[in-house]
Amino acid sequence: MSISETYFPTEPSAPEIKTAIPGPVSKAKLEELSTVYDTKAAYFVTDYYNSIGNYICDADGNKLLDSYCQISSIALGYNNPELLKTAHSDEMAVALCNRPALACFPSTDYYDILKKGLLSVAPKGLDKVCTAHTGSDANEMAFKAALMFQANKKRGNKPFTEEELTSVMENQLPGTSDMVILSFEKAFHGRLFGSLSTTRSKAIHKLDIPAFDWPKAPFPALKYPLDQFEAENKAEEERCLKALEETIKNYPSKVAAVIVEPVQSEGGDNHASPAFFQGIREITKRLDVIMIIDEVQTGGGGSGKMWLHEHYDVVPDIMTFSKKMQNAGFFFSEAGLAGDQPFRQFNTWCGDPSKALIAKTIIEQIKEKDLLTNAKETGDYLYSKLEAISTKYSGKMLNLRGKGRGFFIAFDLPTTALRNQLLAECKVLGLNIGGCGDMGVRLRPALVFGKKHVDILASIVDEAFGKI
Ligand SMILES: O=C(O)CCC(=O)C(=O)O
Ligand SMILES: NCCCC(=O)O
Repeated sequence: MSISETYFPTEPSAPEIKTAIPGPVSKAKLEELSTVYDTKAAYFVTDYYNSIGNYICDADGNKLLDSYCQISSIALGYNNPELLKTAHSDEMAVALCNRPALACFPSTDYYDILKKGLLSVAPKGLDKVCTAHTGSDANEMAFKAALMFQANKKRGNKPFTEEELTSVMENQLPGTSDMVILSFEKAFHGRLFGSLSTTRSKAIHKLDIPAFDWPKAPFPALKYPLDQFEAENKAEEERCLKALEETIKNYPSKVAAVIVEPVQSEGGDNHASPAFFQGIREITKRLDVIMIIDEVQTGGGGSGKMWLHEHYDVVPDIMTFSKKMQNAGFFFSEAGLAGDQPFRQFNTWCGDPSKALIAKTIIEQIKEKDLLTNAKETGDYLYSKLEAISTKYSGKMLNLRGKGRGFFIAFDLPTTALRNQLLAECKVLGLNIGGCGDMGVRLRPALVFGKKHVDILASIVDEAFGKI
């Protein structure tokens, strides 16, 4: 029996499309909702009661195979029975009805929940965790951790001066900081005030919002197929690493941390080689800069490893997570990254035990059902199917990438208009699929996606290319 059959005996065997998408019920509900809630980004209204496994069901009863999964956030498929069991447990009821201010009043079972859950999959070298609320929040907490750590080091771990204590209340130096966080071109690290300054994927995310004047470095633009452009790609990565090093060295103030996604996702599914990430690690170590790896989108097993950077043999100082884990936060190495005093890295909730319980169940299921192997093997199969389609539509399906990276597969179309047309055609044929960057199509199925789902996806993508 396949993994999806074990979990979801009633999962549809194929997409079922009865109406246009959005259909009449979706449209009516969107109109109603739009009177009180912004619906401008809505594709359709979802019936989460009837969505099951790898199929998302809309308000009109259309059932689409889902390879987008709430922007890469559904790990175990819709209405997974093991998650429902956790949802109905006594532990969950207590966690939900008594939401704690965790840093002040941690619960009797929080250590166990973290130990058996998130910490059991902590990446190599990072054995402590700080829990947060969203990916942006996790990244901003990681920035604060790095900034406070570097500032403490600079003042020799001495107490704050009177001048620091007074100037900070006026938002002035030296109590505030002129240290900076460096990110890469086309990066996406979130939309809050600090994280947005490190996000560089699309102008629309950033317009009208005050920003920190923080530095950036170029991210490699690799050419595909990789085996035909080895020398060019190596030179491109070296160019980017050189620019990174020069920026850190020449920037007028101290670069406290560099943040990087192991695959730039929202910015276009831009991949780089292990050597590039090893190069960042070498430079940041040598120049005393904290390295933060943002696994918000890439983490949680979709790459065939729990964390995508494990493909690169790199140990950062901090790694952030959210999305598929359903619980956000960051893992870290140095105890000093937790802050030197209480109430510095702090908010009322500091996480949420109900989310930590869900993360624990997701992790237990990943282990029990060996879902990393499924992502690796099914991902390889998916890549081979798409490779055949890219040969058939060689002028239209470009830059197929993500070989050996499980489900983290993407390709481009020649224009944004054609890309959008392809996404729309796929929906009409029963496949929910996502775009990224200007011309990219990204695949982000759940970890329970199997070969039979790949066959359906490939035949829909093939047919959709035939129509555009
Ligand atoms: O656009 C957003 O805020 C969420 C995005 C995200 O992580 C993505 O689209 O990859
Ligand atoms: N970053 C936006 C993701 C939403 C979408 O394009 O589907």
